[in-house]
Formats: sequence, C-alpha cells, structure tokens
Amino acid sequence: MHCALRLSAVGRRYGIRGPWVLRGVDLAVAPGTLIRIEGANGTGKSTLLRLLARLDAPTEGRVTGRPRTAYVPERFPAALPFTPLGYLTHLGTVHGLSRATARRTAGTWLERFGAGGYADTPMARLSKGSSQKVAVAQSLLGEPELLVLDEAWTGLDAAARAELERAVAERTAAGGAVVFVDHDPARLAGTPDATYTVLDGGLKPRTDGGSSPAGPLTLIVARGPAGGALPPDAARTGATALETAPGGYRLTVPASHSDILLRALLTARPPWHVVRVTPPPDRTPAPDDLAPPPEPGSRP
Ligand SMILES: Nc1ncnc2c1ncn2[C@@H]1O[C@H](COP(=O)(O)OP(=O)(O)OP(=O)(O)O)[C@@H](O)[C@H]1O
Repeated sequence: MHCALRLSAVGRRYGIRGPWVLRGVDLAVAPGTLIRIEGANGTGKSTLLRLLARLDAPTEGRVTGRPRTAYVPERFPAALPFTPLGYLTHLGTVHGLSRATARRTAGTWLERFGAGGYADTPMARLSKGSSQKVAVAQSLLGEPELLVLDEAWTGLDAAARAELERAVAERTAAGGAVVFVDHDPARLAGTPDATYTVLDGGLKPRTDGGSSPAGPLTLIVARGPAGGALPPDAARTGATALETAPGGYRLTVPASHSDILLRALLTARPPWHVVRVTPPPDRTPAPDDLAPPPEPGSRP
C-alpha cells in the first residue's frame, strides 16, 4: 500500500524520565482515507496527532512520508495581530498562491464557514467560535494531502460544523488523508475507513465499524455510459455501490457526503445522469430500495 505517512514503532515521552505516553505505535495513513482516533482524556491523542502532523518528533521509532500537511490544534492561538482575511491571505501566499488568488481563496473559505462578516475584524476581538472558524479555514486553504484535526469542531456553530464535515469529505474524495479526534461519537459517523483507540500507550483498531452505525444514508440512483466504471471520486465517497444494470448504479452515501458524490457524478466526463436522490428519512435504505433502476427512457 502506498502511504502518505507511516509511524513505525513510535514512542513518545516528555522528559528523559517521563512516563511513556505512546509506545510501539505503528500506523499507516494512506491517501484518500479518513481515520478517527478515540481515547479517554489524557491518553495521548493530541500527542499522536502532533507526531502525525510532524510538529513533534518521536522519542523512539520512525515517522516516514512527507505529505503536505495542515493541522488544527486543540487550542488555536486566537489573539494574532491580524484580521482573518489578512492572516489567511498571508498563509495562502506561503502555500505558493499569488496574493490575489490567496485573498480570493481566503474569502471563499471564510464565507463557507459563515465568517465573511468579520473578515476584516482584528482576530483578538473575535469570539472563541469565530476564531475557530479561522483555525479550520487556515487548514483547508492549501488543499493539504494530510489534514489533522484535533477537536476542530469544538466551538463551531451547527452550520460551520456541517461545513467542516463537507470539507473533510471533499479532501478525502480528492485523495487527501484526514485524521481526526472529536469528542462527539456521531462526528462523521459511518465514514471513517478506520477507527483507533489510544489505550495504554498503544493504538487499538476498532473492528465494530466505529462508535456509530452507518448514520443516515442518502440513496442515489445514477446512470452512466453503458459499461462505464463509476468516477473514482464517486466510488471513494459512496458507502455502497450496486451495479444493477450496465452503467446503472444504486449508491448509498452518508447524508453529509451526498453533495460531494453528486458533484463527482455530474462533473464526470461524460457527466452521469442522476435519476433519483432519496434523502434519509429516519431510517437507512431498506433492501427493497436496492431494486434495479428504471430502464433508460422510463419515468423514475
Ligand atoms: N508538552 C508536554 N509536556 C509534558 N507532558 C505533556 C505534554 N503534552 C502532553 N503531555 C502529557 O501527555 C499525556 C497525554 O496528553 P495528550 O494531550 O496527548 O492526551 P489527550 O488524549 O489528547 O488528552 P485530552 O483528551 O484531554 O485532550 C498527558 O499526561 C499530558 O499531561
């Protein structure tokens, strides 16, 4: 497997005689994967994320791979002597964007998170939640290959929380890897490719699919060219894909990711025909929903 980043026999302790926080940790982070890290308070989740973001070095073991990485820390230093727009524009130029493009991209991310109204307010005057919007916007500016989120949803309002879930889905659909910690067990429910619990200094993979069932699923019926394979971004984003006729698919996707999958279908070349979208009621699609799609030309 090609890995964006790999931890091999990694250990970390603070101070020469400090207790080991992590020891013998092996973790491969492949492109396009979403990984959730869980664990009780103080077990070493943030320590692990800082190692993944390469902001900290292991005491022993090796970290290999150098994906372009962005990180949202548990505590964002909000009182920076900038405005959000000025700060993000500056970061955009650090990522190699021209000043004009950096400013436009910064503005777009601030708008997406509902922070456009205070783009020019000094950051020291922003509320905690507003600062957090700047923190998440800064991580997404450079389209990172690895995005590391440490409780990044904390303090965001509902719209911004949903927007961050969408942004995560966009990153993984584009082939980026995302590793996150969040106290809400329903966060991105059903979508992580792997969930690990930090326990006794090690990483224990969860084999029950995570802490929540698949979450509400949207059903999408789509048709592409006969014999055509699903566009890669759509295949990556969908929870299930059933080919019911040549080029005819019934896809299920976590509701938070449905617009990503639709975009992947509609922007494919040639574009796919979306026959039907059934948002989740309060249940996931039943087996009956997975009957063959209508023949071309018949009414959906
Ligand atoms: N810079 C540091 N210096 C000394 N000890 C540290 C440092 N950072 C973390 N620790 C210690 O390492 C242990 C793990 O801390 P860490 O913040 O990684 O855990 P966590 O699982 O993220 O905790 P929480 O859920 O409370 O955020 C704790 O005992 C903590 O006190």
